[in-house]
Amino acid sequence: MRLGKLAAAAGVVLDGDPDLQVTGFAIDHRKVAPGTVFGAFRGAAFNGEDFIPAAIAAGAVAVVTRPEVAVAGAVHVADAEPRRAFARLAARFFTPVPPTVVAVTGTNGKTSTVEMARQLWRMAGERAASIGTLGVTTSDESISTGLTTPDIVTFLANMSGLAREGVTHVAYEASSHGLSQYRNEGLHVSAAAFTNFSRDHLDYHGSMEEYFAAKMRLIDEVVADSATVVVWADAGEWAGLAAEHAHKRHLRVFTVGEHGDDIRLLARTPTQLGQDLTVVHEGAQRTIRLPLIGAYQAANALVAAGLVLATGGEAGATLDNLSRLQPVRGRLERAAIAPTGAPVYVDYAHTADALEAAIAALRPHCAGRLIVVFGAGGDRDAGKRAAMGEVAGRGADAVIVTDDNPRGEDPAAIRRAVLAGADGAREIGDRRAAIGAAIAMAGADDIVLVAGKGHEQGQIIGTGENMRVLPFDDVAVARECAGGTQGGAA
Ligand SMILES: CC(=O)N[C@H]1[C@@H](OP(=O)(O)OP(=O)(O)OC[C@H]2O[C@@H](n3ccc(=O)[nH]c3=O)[C@H](O)[C@@H]2O)O[C@H](CO)[C@@H](O)[C@@H]1O[C@H](C)C(=O)N[C@@H](C)C(=O)N[C@H](CCC(=O)O)C(=O)O
Ligand SMILES: Nc1ncnc2c1ncn2[C@@H]1O[C@H](COP(=O)(O)OP(=O)(O)OP(=O)(O)O)[C@@H](O)[C@H]1O
Ligand SMILES: N[C@H](CCC[C@H](N)C(=O)O)C(=O)O
Ligand SMILES: [Mg+2]
Repeated sequence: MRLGKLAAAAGVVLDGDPDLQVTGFAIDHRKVAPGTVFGAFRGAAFNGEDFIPAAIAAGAVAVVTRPEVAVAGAVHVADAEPRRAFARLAARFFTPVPPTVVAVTGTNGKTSTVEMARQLWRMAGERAASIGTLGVTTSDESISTGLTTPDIVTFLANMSGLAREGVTHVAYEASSHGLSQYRNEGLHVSAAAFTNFSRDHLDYHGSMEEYFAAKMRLIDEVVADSATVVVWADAGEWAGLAAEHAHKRHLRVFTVGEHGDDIRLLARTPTQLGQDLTVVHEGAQRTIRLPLIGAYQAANALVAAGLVLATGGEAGATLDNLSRLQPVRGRLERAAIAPTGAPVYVDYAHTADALEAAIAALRPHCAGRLIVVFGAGGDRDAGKRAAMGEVAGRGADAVIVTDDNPRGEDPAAIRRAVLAGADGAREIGDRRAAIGAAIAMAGADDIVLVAGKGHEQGQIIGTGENMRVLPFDDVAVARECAGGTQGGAA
């Protein structure tokens, strides 16, 4: 493909040879081959601009970078927002793309919602995929990417790879990091969803305002002019603010929840293995037998249905299909049954809000004590730690604070910060021992919740060159500690 054609289609100003042949895109100089367009960006750990000469030596034909940066020996595509310009150019290169693409943002519930949208599309007979923390999930395989939002080149290459395999519908997770680094841009996004907003990632974003603004880029800039924005209307003031962002662009707003206009949740009744939801859509009332427990899973399922309806799904079938949703890996997953009969649940709650939601989800199913095991990640927002301790202390009957990816920090110091909020909690640093202790103390009527790692497969210890990932899987460890009894689907 010729550079001039890509630039014209992307609306990017080109001051250089338009006839240059482009063979690929890279943001890491080590991935540059002859004919590559190199994106040189300033990052958190490195300045990509330092690698421009090396990229050109490796064959880069053009470099997308800030106007004031020197580029010798290749076309300089100059833009004050080089990550965005690069995304736009690359999006013209990685074609075809699936015709229906939707994105989900919010502090919690992104992974669950994209996965549920994928399942609903699939039940409707579409070739569908989801992209997010669990990797790229198609009907028959799941490939892990390691990050919620892969880098922009991987993201676009994945999208076009899926389209070539015949996938027509994709739901992707738009994390705040991904949005602020333009890691998922350039596609025609037909609908977006906003799930909720609470404290997380302030180590990166600095303040709640900046964190929210990063999320709002999805609505302000990423979605198409014709897009619908699905808003979980029960997310307090943040829901109203998200809707305002959509109104500013004259986008259609589709609200879901007890305060929702498009899918109104009238009642939610927990049943033994799930819950009954009474909803009203377009004047018709219906009851959905959702096979998943917890208010938060109901919220995610209804938002997912909203995305499917917003992109042309048939209402009756879509709402009926909610009763056939499969559990999402590591989200209130029933991992094991303790020898006494107490179920052990694994959940990915790693914010105070999420921990509160996970505890609330299990409470109606618990006749005895709710025992919670959790920790907090190192080199991540430290301000959420005491708040997580507080929520657990208040909501659970017994709390064990343990380690969860200490990374470059002292694990004991992280535990102390969590324990500061949790009166009477026990401290067991070793995660396996902590899970074992919780299971050993669980009586027949009790429930054990192991929170924070969900689907994760390792414990991350150390940082930089000293980083090691020790294999660790909460579900597998819970099963081992419980004596190998499986929990089955929740
Ligand atoms: C802080 C952060 O988000 N960093 C991400 C970001 O890195 P960066 O742009 O700051 O990159 P950098 O490492 O400083 O390097 C700058 C530039 O120089 C280039 N470079 C660098 C070294 C070199 O030898 N050659 C070279 O060309 C790099 O490719 C890059 O373009 O972009 C990279 C790829 O696009 C990511 O891999 C990297 O994620 C790091 C590993 C990370 O841990 N990110 C976490 C915090 C994250 O993003 N998490 C969210 C989930 C949050 C949630 O859902 O709760 C996610 O979306 O995954
Ligand atoms: N709608 C919701 N409201 C409150 N808490 C939720 C909601 N959905 C999920 N959670 C909690 O957040 C955890 C993570 O859910 P999920 O993986 O779907 O979110 P995410 O937004 O993708 O998270 P991440 O930012 O880490 O990628 C769940 O295990 C649960 O504890
Ligand atoms: N996507 C989240 C995952 C956190 C999960 C938890 N296990 C931790 O390591 O803090 C993050 O990067 O903050
Ligand atoms: Mg996620």
